[in-house]
Amino acid sequence: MAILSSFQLSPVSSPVLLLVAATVVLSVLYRFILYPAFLSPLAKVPAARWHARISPLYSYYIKYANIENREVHKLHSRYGPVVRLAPNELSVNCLDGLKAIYTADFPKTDWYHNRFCNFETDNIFTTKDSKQHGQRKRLLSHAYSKSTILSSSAIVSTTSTIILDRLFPILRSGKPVDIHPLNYAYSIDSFTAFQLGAKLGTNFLQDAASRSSFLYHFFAPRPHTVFWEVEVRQFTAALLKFLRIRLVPKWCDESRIANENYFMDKYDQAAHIVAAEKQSNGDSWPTIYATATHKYRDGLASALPNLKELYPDLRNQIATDMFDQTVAAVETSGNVLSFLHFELARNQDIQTQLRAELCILSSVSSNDNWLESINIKTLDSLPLLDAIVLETLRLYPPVAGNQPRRTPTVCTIAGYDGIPPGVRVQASAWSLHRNSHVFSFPEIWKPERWICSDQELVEMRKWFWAFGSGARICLGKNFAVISMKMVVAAVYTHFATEFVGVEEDVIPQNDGYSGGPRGDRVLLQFREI
Ligand code: HEM
Repeated sequence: MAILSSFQLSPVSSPVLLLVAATVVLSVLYRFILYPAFLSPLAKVPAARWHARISPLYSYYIKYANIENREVHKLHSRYGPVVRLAPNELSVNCLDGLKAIYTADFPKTDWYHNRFCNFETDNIFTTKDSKQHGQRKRLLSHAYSKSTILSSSAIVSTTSTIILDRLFPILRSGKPVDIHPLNYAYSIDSFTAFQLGAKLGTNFLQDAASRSSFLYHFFAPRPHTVFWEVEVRQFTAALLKFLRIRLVPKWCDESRIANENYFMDKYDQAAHIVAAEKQSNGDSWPTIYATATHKYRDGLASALPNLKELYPDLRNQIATDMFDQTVAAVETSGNVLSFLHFELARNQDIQTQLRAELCILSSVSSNDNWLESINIKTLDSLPLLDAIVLETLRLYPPVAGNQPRRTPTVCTIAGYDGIPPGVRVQASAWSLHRNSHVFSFPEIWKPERWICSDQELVEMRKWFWAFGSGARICLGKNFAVISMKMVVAAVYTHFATEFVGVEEDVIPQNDGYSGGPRGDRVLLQFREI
């Protein structure tokens, strides 16, 4: 009793406690409801839902349910170019917004590290700090420049071999072909031949077992990881640490490691070739790996001494970029090619026009290895082929989802002043490419829209965002475009295609940051001409 009575409140202390409690409640109300909903500079921005002003649940929900691109696009159609998705998150869909965020090079968020870090080491894609990123990217920029790519005889010869010796025999089988996994295989084979040389490059077109294993380890974990490990990683990690509850199954980590190990073995072999300096190897020279080795090592030694502490482990530093660029090449180009084949197969008139255009190349050379003897610059400048690639990238952007950045200081975004630092801001190609004022009938695949007056072209190009923009623009875009054009030109010169699958297997495109055909299958009948 004595103990209990000592806890009873004295008449003096109870009003004080009440006052303290009221202050706490009011502060919480102010901090979490009043300020974000009505007083913050973000309060002027239309909110996706009434509760999005005070809670991130809506934003989490659309990411978790994998409906973000479509939902955000609907919101922009309804509320205009800037929408608030959460108390601290904005989506923009206008050129002013792109300029404010991407041309100004706002830093990336943890999102990239959470999703694309390999070998536990950050790479060009995941580096947050703008200065460090710029220094690192510059080391490889020349190797990927358009002039380097268009003048590389190694790219032409290795890619020709891949197409003619590995892909064509499969297409000649006479049976319907699911071209989708083959597009992934072609993309990785052609890219790694450039990166690591023809001998060390993958041969996933012919080696179906290695292909399936890689694609399984690459895609199977995704439904478990993209939300829990990327969007709410701290929460997921805390649960595991304190309560030993795994939201992401262990096999997902093992899958990532299996693919990393598969490629690390190749990188170690490439390192030997580079160490022996046998550049006379021609097609076997690991062009990108060698550039990275020399530039990163030189960067350490002299040119960029301030990078010293960033590169404690050169092997992993090179590997993380090589692996990141490989996975960047596989999924993006693979998905574009699948949608492109699908559209050409169901638009026979455009397929015929393309074939007529491609005759220009065949007349240059009619031998079996015609692809090797064509002029790659002529191939690159064919107007309809270019329009077909652009239009597929527009309607089915492989990186369709939002590209998050963080406001570094108080700033103005698309007419909204005083946006504080630390706000997640982003745009998506999915929405930008569906602006009906710029792209008439945006849901329709119309390559001819790109063959138009210069004025229209300039406007469309401003909104074309398949490769992003600003300092973080895609590093591999020149390689990607040329490698896609080569295979499309080769296939449609030699084959006619017909779609024999189920449309629902292909469209609508999967939602998410990157998205391929809905059912992961694009069934075509190839008829040799
Ligand atoms: C059709 C093919 C491709 C498309 C549509 C594409 C698209 C993109 C986009 C939109 C970004 C910016 C993403 C963001 O900031 O969230 C990006 C970045 C990047 N891409 Fe690609 N990509 C393609 C192929 C490739 C290839 C073949 C490589 C191989 C080198 C590559 C390497 C990279 C790298 C390293 C970055 C990061 C650049 C940086 O942060 O500075 N991509 N890509």
